[in-house]
Amino acid sequence: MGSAQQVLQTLLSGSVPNNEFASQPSALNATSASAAGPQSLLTFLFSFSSSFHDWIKLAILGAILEFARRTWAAAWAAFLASFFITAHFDGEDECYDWLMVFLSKKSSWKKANEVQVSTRNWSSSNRYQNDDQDIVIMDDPSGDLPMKGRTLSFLPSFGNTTTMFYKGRLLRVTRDRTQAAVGTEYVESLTLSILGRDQSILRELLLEAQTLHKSQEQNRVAIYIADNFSRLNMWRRRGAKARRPMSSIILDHEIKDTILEDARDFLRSSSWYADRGIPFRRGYLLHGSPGSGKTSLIHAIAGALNLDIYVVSLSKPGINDTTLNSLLCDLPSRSIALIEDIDAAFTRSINRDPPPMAHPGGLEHSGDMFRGGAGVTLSGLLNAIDGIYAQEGRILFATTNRYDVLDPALIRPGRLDMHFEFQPASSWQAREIFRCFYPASDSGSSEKLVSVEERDSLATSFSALVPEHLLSMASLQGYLVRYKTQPNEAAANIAKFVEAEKRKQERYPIDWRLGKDTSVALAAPRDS
Ligand SMILES: Nc1ncnc2c1ncn2[C@@H]1O[C@H](COP(=O)(O)OP(=O)(O)OP(=O)(O)O)[C@@H](O)[C@H]1O
Repeated sequence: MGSAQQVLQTLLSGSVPNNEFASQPSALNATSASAAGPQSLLTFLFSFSSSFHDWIKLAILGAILEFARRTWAAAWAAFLASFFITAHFDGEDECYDWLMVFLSKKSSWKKANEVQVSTRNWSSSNRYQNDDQDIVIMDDPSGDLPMKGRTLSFLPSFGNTTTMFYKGRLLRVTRDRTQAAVGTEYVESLTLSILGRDQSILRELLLEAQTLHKSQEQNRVAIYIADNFSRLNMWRRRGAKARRPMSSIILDHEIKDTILEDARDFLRSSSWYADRGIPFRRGYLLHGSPGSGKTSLIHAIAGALNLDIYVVSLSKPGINDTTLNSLLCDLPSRSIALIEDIDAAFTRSINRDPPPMAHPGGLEHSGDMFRGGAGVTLSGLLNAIDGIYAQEGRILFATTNRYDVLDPALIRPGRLDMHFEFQPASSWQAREIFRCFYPASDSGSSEKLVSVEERDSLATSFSALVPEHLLSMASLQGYLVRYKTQPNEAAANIAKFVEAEKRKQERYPIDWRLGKDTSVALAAPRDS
């Protein structure tokens, strides 16, 4: 010990034993020091040979132990692997969600020493944000921890391996979480090892998990959004919405039935398209006034056709030609792709029309149109929609409030085959939304507010006071929500509401045919 201290002191003081060199010129010093250095170090080492040998022995012993540990771990893993079928599941993959639902139903967690307790609903709501509206209560395995509106799920905790049984087979479950390469999010993964050599047991388990997940997803439409941040260019499930009945969309039957039937027919016609060499894709453009039911109709159609919706916003930072293309290529074949506000892509680069430089303040005013931000070009968007790699079998919906600014190449048949205009509420729509809000006492509804005759006569007087195509359906809905249980008051006060809305529109003129602000002509109006 004493000798080790000596060595340390000598090294720290930086002195070289031979002090004679100190008085020599510096060049000589350097040469001599370099020659003397290794020699003096060896002298030191051998002068304390017994402790040096001890250190060497310790180091070798440590290395042997570490080697033995690793070899044992590898051998054990290989041994286990030879008896188990092991499957890995990526947290971003859909089947991860199936398995989490499946595992949350297992009673084994009651006995586990370490579990993750979660109020998150794995079956239908999104994983990163709870949405009360979408919650389907899951079984509480403990049976004694009721939560207000939610129940607790017991799940595998991160970094642990839990053993349980599946159909009499030993099942080892390991759940892990690692920091994503990009961003600050964590990437989850699950590893299942089942005792046995036959893969059919794994398939059975997956099928059971999928069926369970599906049973909880019934009557729901799954929504995926483009996630170009955490793991590049992928669709991320954001949740599932209850299906919206088509009858709840109050629209001209010509619009809603035409789209629904056309889409249904399209899904049945893959061989027809193949025989004629036509790309098996269909696109619909819904344009017109804000709050007129474009998005709601798409949700209702997705529910009616049992399709999921994949939403991409072209104005989202990080979306460019490449990301858009790979996202649209990565769509499942029977799905709805929704490009909301497709006009948002009209940056300077994408619009063929020159920006309205001459207009005083024009560029400023229409800044969201011409200022950069979205990295999608027109050719990139056209390619993504119907390029050589574009996904077949998908239905594309695009919505916009600014039909007039869309490039003709974008909206030509083959890309967006059918165009539908949505207008502010007609009197007929006003009447129908009133009838929807107040189910009559003899309609079988539990809310017994008014009789059919009363309700219908109130609806007629209500709609008579709503001018044609002045108010949006969204604003009428907002008004009626204020009188949820008061149909008489709703009918009595509508005139005041209409007047207030008229005044608002006079003060802030909005013409959705031309854009948000009528003082700026964004492009030459197209005949619609
Ligand atoms: N035709 C309609 N029938 C029933 N409800 C409607 C209708 N139009 C709008 N609504 C209601 O108004 C709200 C907004 O509708 P939605 O988001 O579908 O409008 P939008 O046309 O997509 O609007 P935006 O162009 O601003 O995105 C929803 O809550 C919806 O229930």
